[in-house]
Amino acid sequence: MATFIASGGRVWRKFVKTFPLGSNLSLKRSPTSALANGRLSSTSSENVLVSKDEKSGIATVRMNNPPVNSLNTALLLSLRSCFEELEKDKSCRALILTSNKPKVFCAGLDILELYQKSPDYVGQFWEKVQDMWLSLYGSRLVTMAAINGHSPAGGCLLSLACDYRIMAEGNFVIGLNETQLDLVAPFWLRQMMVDAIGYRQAEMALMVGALYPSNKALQLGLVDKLVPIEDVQTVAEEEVKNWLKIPDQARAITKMASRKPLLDELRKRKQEDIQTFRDETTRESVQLSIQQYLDKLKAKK
Ligand SMILES: CCCCC/C=C/C(=O)SCCNC(=O)CCNC(=O)[C@H](O)C(C)(C)COP(=O)(O)OP(=O)(O)OC[C@H]1O[C@@H](n2cnc3c(N)ncnc32)[C@H](O)[C@@H]1OP(=O)(O)O
Repeated sequence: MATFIASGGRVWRKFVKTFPLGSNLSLKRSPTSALANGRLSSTSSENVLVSKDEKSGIATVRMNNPPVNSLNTALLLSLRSCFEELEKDKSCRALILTSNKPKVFCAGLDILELYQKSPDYVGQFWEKVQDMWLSLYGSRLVTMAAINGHSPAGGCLLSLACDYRIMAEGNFVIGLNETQLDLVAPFWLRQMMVDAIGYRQAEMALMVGALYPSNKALQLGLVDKLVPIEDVQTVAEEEVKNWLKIPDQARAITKMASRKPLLDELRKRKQEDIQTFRDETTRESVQLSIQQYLDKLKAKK
């Protein structure tokens, strides 16, 4: 496996052992960032690009699933595997989650994974969503969402699972619009929304499936900071460095103390949650709503 070491703008390739990210591994030079001033190791699967600054222990995970980073089975598996590998890597202290394609952070679940599929398929798909969430929400690392574009539904889920959210200013939206597709957000997703913006605002937002422009999202507390899109990554790196001034152990134990109840609740009710999702999503009326939503997306052009 190769590592890229960047120094003074030059990049050398050398072969060392790094973590595997699934079988479909291809290596690409990592995008330039402030981290390139340190020792930068980089590896990637096709749909997730990972680079890690060895000096600071900060990893950047870039979703790379064109055209809109929709969360299909392959991306969910790669993200989970990547989060788990970084979790195991003792030298890793923080993770920045972003999109390799600015303007869309993540378009949410891949709607095609929910359309005209068997109940078993849908149930297995939902378990992959649950497992990916468990690994990110329950991470010991500092997790920072660098939201460099739209972040509806599952994109908002990813962002909420992180410790801090930095979003691009401008005409980008974030929120939980599930009801617009005739879908019902599960208890653990609803709870993260309540924890971020408070009960009343979350209740309203969830009922009407609201998508907020980034300035309204900041006002509600759905995101923590707004910056120009070209600065999202740099500001995320600066913010992470501030968080890393706090001793890891105390920070991680405190984080786990507040997240354990929700993590445990999902672990306990995993099968029930899968069954609810499977039964709801495969209902005929919901399938019709999904079809209409897909048609609307296509008709946009
Ligand atoms: C039951 C509880 C579940 C709770 C958890 C979460 C649920 C979900 O996540 S459901 C998914 C909800 N997602 C959305 O509503 C977003 C839909 N997409 C958009 O609004 C836009 O695509 C955009 C704002 C994210 C980006 O806009 P733009 O850059 O203009 O790109 P296009 O709309 O032209 O899309 C390009 C291409 O991608 C297809 N597509 C978009 N989103 C999805 C998706 N989520 N799943 C599958 N496919 C998607 C879109 O149809 C276009 O396809 P083509 O026409 O074939 O090019």
